[in-house]
Amino acid sequence: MLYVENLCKRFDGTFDQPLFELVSLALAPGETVAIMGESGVGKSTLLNCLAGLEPVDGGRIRLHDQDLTRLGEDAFALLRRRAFGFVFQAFHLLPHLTLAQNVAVPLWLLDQDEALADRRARTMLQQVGLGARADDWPRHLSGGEMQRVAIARALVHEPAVVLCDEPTGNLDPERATGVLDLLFARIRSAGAIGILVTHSRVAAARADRILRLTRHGLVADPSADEAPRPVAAAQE
Ligand SMILES: Nc1ncnc2c1ncn2[C@@H]1O[C@H](COP(=O)(O)OP(=O)(O)OP(=O)(O)O)[C@@H](O)[C@H]1O
Repeated sequence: MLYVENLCKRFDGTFDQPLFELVSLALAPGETVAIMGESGVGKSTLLNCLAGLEPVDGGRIRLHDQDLTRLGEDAFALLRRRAFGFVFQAFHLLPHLTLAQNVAVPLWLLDQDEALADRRARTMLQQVGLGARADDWPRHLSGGEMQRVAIARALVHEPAVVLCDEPTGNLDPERATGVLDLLFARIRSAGAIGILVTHSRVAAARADRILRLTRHGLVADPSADEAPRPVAAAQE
């Protein structure tokens, strides 16, 4: 389980006014949540806080009974490599590595045997429909294909939590739909916890729950039952 309890974040120069406070959330393995909210409310910052990339100013984050907010920077960095996967709007593939090597990077960082890492990376690429391209280069891929590789990379080390920040923001609606289906299918079949930050109602509707981040916490999204708009129109 991932428990987030009364998380509070301030940045210097904000006159002690928190960016957000009282952010609480509980997620079981295999569960997914979409977090929406106004631009600048702190959605990306919240993901960074959950992954230990930003310090928090109050509250707790517990993952499998471990209090992450008590971990030092080095210990959190180790845990991040093991327990977190990331999918960003910009795909962040390394251009000088093949697709299989890109997907294997999280395993290399965990000191996994190179041959085993290669096998696991190729299996993951098959699962995202790019098995035949394993030895190809990122520059030969479309945006949607690059994001498929990023999804494979995010899941290859079987993380407990997958954090996704506007993963289809750079894709046209048709590609976005395929990538979203794949992302949620892979997160669920891996039994991972998925947290998606997005402005797209179509993307958010794929998650089990939609929450809205406000300055005073996460609230149920009042318009969650509305018919979704097309991806392109829903994105800012
Ligand atoms: N390191 C930092 N120092 C000071 N302020 C910061 C820092 N990082 C982010 N901010 C501010 O915190 C606020 C929240 O930013 P964040 O990117 O988390 O918002 P968001 O909800 O994800 O926005 P968007 O939907 O536009 O992507 C913004 O006003 C931003 O300028």
